[in-house]
Amino acid sequence: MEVGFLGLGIMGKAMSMNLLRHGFKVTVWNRTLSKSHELVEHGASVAETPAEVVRKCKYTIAMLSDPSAALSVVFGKDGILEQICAGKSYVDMSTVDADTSSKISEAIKERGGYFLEAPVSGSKKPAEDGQLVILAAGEKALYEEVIPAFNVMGKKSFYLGQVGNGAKMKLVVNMIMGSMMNAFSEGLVLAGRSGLEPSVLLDVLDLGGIANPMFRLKGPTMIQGSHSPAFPLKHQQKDMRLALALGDETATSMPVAAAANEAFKKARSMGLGDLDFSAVYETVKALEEPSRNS
Ligand SMILES: NC(=O)C1=CN([C@@H]2O[C@H](COP(=O)(O)OP(=O)(O)OC[C@H]3O[C@@H](n4cnc5c(N)ncnc54)[C@H](OP(=O)(O)O)[C@@H]3O)[C@@H](O)[C@H]2O)C=CC1
Ligand SMILES: O=CCCC(=O)O
Repeated sequence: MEVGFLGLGIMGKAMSMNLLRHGFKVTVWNRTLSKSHELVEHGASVAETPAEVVRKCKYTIAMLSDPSAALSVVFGKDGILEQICAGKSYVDMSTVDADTSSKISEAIKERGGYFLEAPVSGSKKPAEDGQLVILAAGEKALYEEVIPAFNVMGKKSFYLGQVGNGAKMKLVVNMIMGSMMNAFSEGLVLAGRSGLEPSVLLDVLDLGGIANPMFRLKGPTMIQGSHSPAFPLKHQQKDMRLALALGDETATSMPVAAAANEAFKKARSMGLGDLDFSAVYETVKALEEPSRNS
């Protein structure tokens, strides 16, 4: 199977590498050309524009940072729309909101093409290991056609119905994850300031009912103050923002998520946006330690 791949960031690079490793013929494009070099060493071809990828490949996959990037690659100069036509398909795996996905879907369908949104749960390591959870929605026939590629990139794929449902599911999941990360950060700081050993807190958490892979994976590096980016904090804040907008649309009160969003915004204002989203811990640590008498 020949596929195009747009966006070779942390996730796109790992996902396209997996496709290559499993015998797919892959043509890549990235705004910053240098990020394609390693893929080329592993057998990928490079295209100069998104339109060229679509011209060459029946199936094009994208993994881009945010709604504005997703829209510009479709609607911009040399974008997807210039070549999409009957018989061509576009699968956007970026995390965006339902409106962005619907705009893209409509434009592609108008030109006779097929569209699937397919955001993913799971981060850098699951992407490298082909263990993502894929949340697809849109053209069912296309979903079935691209299952071989999903099976290489992920451990489980869900088909969620109409376009928008994949985006919404992804935003709900990441809203929960971002809120959890804030509660976890506050707990680690609270433990330390109460004279407890944060590493012992990790052991206690891991044996109880709220044990989870995120605490297990991130806890030890957070305590060390190391936040090498697997999931960049700026993207987590984008997801909180989009999830809160979904809450506005559906009149869902989300005070916990709103507070978490504020913490991620603060972290961005401190210049931590390119670090892992666990760096929100630094914003909690940075708040002045209360005096002993207060
Ligand atoms: N990292 C993670 O753990 C996960 C991320 N996601 C989601 O996947 C998507 C990608 O994330 P990730 O790989 O971490 O992000 P990165 O920041 O590492 O990569 C972002 C990609 O988008 C490209 N891009 C950004 N702006 C534009 C633009 N205006 N036009 C064209 N290309 C653009 C970048 O190109 P360039 O190299 O030129 O900057 C790069 O290829 C995001 O939507 C994120 O929320 C989903 C699950 C997990
Ligand atoms: O969108 C990013 C999700 C990261 C994860 O699921 O660990």
